[in-house]
Amino acid sequence: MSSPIYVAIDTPELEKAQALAGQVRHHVGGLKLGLEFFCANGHHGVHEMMKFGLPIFLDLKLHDIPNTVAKAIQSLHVLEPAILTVHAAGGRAMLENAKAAAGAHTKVVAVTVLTSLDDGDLLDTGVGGRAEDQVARLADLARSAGLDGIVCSGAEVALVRQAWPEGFFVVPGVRPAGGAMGDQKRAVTPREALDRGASILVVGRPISLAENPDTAAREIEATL
Ligand SMILES: O=c1ccn([C@@H]2O[C@H](COP(=O)(O)O)[C@@H](O)[C@H]2O)c(=O)[nH]1
Repeated sequence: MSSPIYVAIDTPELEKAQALAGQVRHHVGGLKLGLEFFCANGHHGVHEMMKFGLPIFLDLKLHDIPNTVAKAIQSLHVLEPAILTVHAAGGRAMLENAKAAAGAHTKVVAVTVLTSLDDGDLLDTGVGGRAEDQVARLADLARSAGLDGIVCSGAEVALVRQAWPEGFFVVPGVRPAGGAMGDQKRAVTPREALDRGASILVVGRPISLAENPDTAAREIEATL
């Protein structure tokens, strides 16, 4: 069975991205490419990363009017990503259009509440209450709009998995016990996230900033 770990390749430099993927390729289940990489390297960069033979997760977090998001997703068809993200806050029509525009082999998942936000940050954006309530609301919306799943933190995944047993749950912002949080605010350990119902885990800096990324990936994998 392939590893549930998708390594976040967060660099604008293609050579660094290739070096990291080359180091960890045998201990991860896929490569997650985000805005930093895509803005710098575009389709060419994704094609280069596809050569590693691992599933590609395009974490572009699209959020715009329904027509624009649908057209953007059609422009990504040639890349055939295994997973693609949009923001659930874009609303029902945007989510429905996103799913309809994606290729048959692409899972479209909706980001609910970024793992870098806590209840206070949410309040600053006009959303009162707890992050987990907002995650549950947006998970319901994503499900009823026909998406494949959501992105949420390990703190909420058990709750949403209960309501959506067949959903695909992406959990980023995981940290090995005692690991540096950085800008993440709702982090749990990789093991906790899996036990609570994560389908895949996104791990960035705990691997990419390690002295030996391959060893770091192996050590995390050994805890699962
Ligand atoms: O809510 C979210 C959605 C996406 N991410 C992305 O995951 C990785 C996490 O990187 P770390 O270095 O392990 O913190 C990064 O690419 C984010 O863009 C997220 O963290 N939270």
